[in-house]
Amino acid sequence: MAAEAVDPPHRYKFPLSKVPRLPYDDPQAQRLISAQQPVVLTGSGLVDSALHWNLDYLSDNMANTQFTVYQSDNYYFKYYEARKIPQQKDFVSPTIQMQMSFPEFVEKLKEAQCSKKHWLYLQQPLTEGVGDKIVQDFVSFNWRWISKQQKENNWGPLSSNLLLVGMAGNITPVHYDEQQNFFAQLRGVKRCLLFAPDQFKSLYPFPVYHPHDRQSQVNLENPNLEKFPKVLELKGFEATLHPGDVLYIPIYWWHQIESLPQKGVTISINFWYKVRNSCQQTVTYPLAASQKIAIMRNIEKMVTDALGDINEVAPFMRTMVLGRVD
Ligand SMILES: C[C@@H](CC(=O)O)C(=O)C(=O)O
Ligand SMILES: [Zn+2]
Repeated sequence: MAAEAVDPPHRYKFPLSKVPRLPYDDPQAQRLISAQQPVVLTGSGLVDSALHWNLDYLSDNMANTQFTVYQSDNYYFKYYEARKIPQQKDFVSPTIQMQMSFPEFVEKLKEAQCSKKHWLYLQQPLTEGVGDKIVQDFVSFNWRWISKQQKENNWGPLSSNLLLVGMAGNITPVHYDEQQNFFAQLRGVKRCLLFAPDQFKSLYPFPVYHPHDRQSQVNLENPNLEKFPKVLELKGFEATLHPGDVLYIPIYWWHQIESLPQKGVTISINFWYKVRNSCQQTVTYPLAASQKIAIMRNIEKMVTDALGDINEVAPFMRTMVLGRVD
């Protein structure tokens, strides 16, 4: 039987180097994690106890839990903070957020795969209320290894494990998170693009008070180069994740994650860790780009609170900067 014609992975307008791929116990892998550099770890066994998860198994063992499912008219799932919508009068939610059982999700998934009219993405923190078999699989994760990572790198507490079940072709557009992330792939194949925090200028993030805070305004597949010309200066990394792979996504690193087309439904679980509050960390100069992002965020929040009107923030910041351009 002829192999399925698989679309070549999308070619972007900027260079992409490969994220290093190393055995999880390789000292070089440890050095990259300590240096807050991305790395794909193989052989960690982190989620081996869940590599058998598929739609049927999850339907059978999560039947009584309600899940958050996003629906999109295209294959993009740009995250938005609902609590910030009232401040942004003209905001239009790019996805519809629904609640449903896992069996209902599987049914809607099958319909969407046939109709090709919309896409679905289940995204739900794994908490109590799941079936006993899921709990057994969960407690059998390689917690010894990941807790050692958390301790050795002085990370804060585990904040959540997000279960992600996506359709082939889904894309979570480029954004950064304020947490350390071990991203584990269970089923299907995901292509991840990553950009260092110092690429901030080329990714044009939304304002902090915007519902799309932490998201880039740029569509990387079809960038508006008039509005966002520095996209052409982007230098990125890419990694392809197969079941069992774990990608370390450092805090403040930009990332775009795609469920490869024609590779079927994807299942992933992330491990998000808060950072310890900065008073416990010694500050060394020159500041890292990630530290400068934290400073920029705090300044934008202070100015927004002080002005009391989000429409005054941009003119205020422009006045402040233009008065000092060298
Ligand atoms: C939700 C995930 C993206 C994806 O898997 O679609 C992500 O951005 C993260 O784990 O930080
Ligand atoms: Zn993310």
